[in-house]
Amino acid sequence: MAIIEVDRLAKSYGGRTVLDGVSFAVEEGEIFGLLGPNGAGKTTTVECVEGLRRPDGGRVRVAGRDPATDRRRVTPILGVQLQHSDLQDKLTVREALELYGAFYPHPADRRELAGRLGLDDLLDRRFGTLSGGQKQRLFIALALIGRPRVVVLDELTTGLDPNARRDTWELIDGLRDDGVTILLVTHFMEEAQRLCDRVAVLRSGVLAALDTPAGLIEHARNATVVSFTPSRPPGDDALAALPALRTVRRADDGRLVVSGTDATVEALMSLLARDGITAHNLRVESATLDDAYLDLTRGEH
Ligand SMILES: Nc1ncnc2c1ncn2[C@@H]1O[C@H](COP(=O)(O)OP(=O)(O)OP(=O)(O)O)[C@@H](O)[C@H]1O
Repeated sequence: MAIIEVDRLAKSYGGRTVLDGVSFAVEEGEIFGLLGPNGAGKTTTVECVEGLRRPDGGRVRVAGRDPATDRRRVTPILGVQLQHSDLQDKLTVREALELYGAFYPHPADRRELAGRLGLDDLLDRRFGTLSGGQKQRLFIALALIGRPRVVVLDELTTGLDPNARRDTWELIDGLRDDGVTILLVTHFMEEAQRLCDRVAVLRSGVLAALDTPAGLIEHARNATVVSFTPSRPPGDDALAALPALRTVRRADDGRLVVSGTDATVEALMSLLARDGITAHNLRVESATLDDAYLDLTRGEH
């Protein structure tokens, strides 16, 4: 069942359209990524899901409720980590967890949550003295304190060092195991590829693509590129007949560069074996979500 429904969402600021008919549905238990260049409308979309902004057109539902008009019902099930959050400098980490926990009828165990986010040594530290990464981890903890069914994480790991980023990914994996639905805004393709079941790519306020990471990669212009120096050249006709072939290029140094999909590479290997051709210095490169994303958003910032 879809727990988040976004249907033909439209939003303008001062007459300038920033969302123009965006539709997607997030299934319960799914990790759904929202990608796109700066200014594409990601934050505006999640703010509409959170009920912080009212759409100018279209419909948003969280667990069947309108988050803008039915906040009383939506707030208890929705955890939110805002992109630009702030707390009073004098508040300690412990006080922040207690304060936010008090908003919910059945808050998470504060100690356990602090432990999971590496905050246990920081409980008595004041917010104003925390580093950027420590603040970020606290905001993630605050998003989770109410044991939400749905969590919206806007730029989850921006500002975290590589170790903290990996720890956070493990935390998200743990939430997935608990059946929590996650809407994740990110600029990190590795993060999206690692965590998301499906991703939507926004471009200038419209949906440019919606698929699994593997599905998007499959559609990258050069999904798989194989290059090698053949012991003798394979026939042009046989190469042209390879399934899902995209390009064939003979480099100046004699290397043959073939791009297509995994099926192209498998057929090429069979062709070489059949014709007794040896592939020297064979290299196979698979496209990443980064490649697919760049294809989809090329020309944008
Ligand atoms: N309150 C506002 N008033 C006017 N324009 C706004 C407002 N909030 C956002 N915008 C504009 O709407 C567009 C979409 O912004 P939004 O923050 O949703 O994009 P984004 O995809 O989240 O970008 P980023 O990756 O930079 O966070 C941008 O051009 C932005 O300048």
